[in-house]
Amino acid sequence: MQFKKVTHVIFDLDGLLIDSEKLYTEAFETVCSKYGKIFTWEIKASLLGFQGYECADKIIKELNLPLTREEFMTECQTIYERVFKNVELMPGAQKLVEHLYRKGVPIALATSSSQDSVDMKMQNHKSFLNYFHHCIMGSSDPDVTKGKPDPAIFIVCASRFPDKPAHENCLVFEDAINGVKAACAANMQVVAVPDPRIDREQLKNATLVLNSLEEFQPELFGLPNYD
Ligand SMILES: O=c1[nH]cc([C@@H]2O[C@H](COP(=O)(O)O)[C@@H](O)[C@H]2O)c(=O)[nH]1
Ligand SMILES: [Mg+2]
Repeated sequence: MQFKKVTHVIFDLDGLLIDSEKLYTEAFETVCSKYGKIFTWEIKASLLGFQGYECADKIIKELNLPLTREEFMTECQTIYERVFKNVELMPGAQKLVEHLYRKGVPIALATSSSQDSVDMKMQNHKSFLNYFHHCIMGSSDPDVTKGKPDPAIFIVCASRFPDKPAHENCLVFEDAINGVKAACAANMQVVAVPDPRIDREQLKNATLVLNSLEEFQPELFGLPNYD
């Protein structure tokens, strides 16, 4: 086998299982343009995987916005409440997650978002959350001391499986450069499914890079294959 066998799987949420990054982009673009600023893809790519307040701080600093962190986040929140009602699952997400669940593979979520943000984004996908043994929400969890690229979120996530798997037995799925770095720092294998605009050079430490979750072959990591 080309890759090491794993027993547990940890999924990122935004941009990986749900198509929410374009909605965050829409909100950030709208707020920035109100102040005559352009929210660029370069800034966006550097934010992927950050917690909400970290995104706010970085955007304010990069674009010199005349707003406090709280003001920026409040303006974004109004837009989120409108746009996140309609967030969709990414192609292949339902099939892969349901497959692993049905085969008894322990799976969990590790998102930088807060509990409120997850509730809002998953309001139309509540049953999808039931597949996961637990969900670590970095912005609401006191044990997650730092956002990705710090490995804290994945280390905490692994430790909350009842059988506490070794890190090398966990496989992470991520869309963000910061998430890939965090998983590597946690000594976990990581499958990257990035936005096609992301520079592949920045993902060179990923175990595997795919264009879509639909391409994933579980047996390559010793997981049960699709029937
Ligand atoms: O309160 C927030 N949560 C999450 C994000 C966004 O969500 C992503 C992190 O979530 P995840 O770890 O699930 O990818 C970030 O890339 C960022 O775009 C955000 O802006 N604000
Ligand atoms: Mg993500």
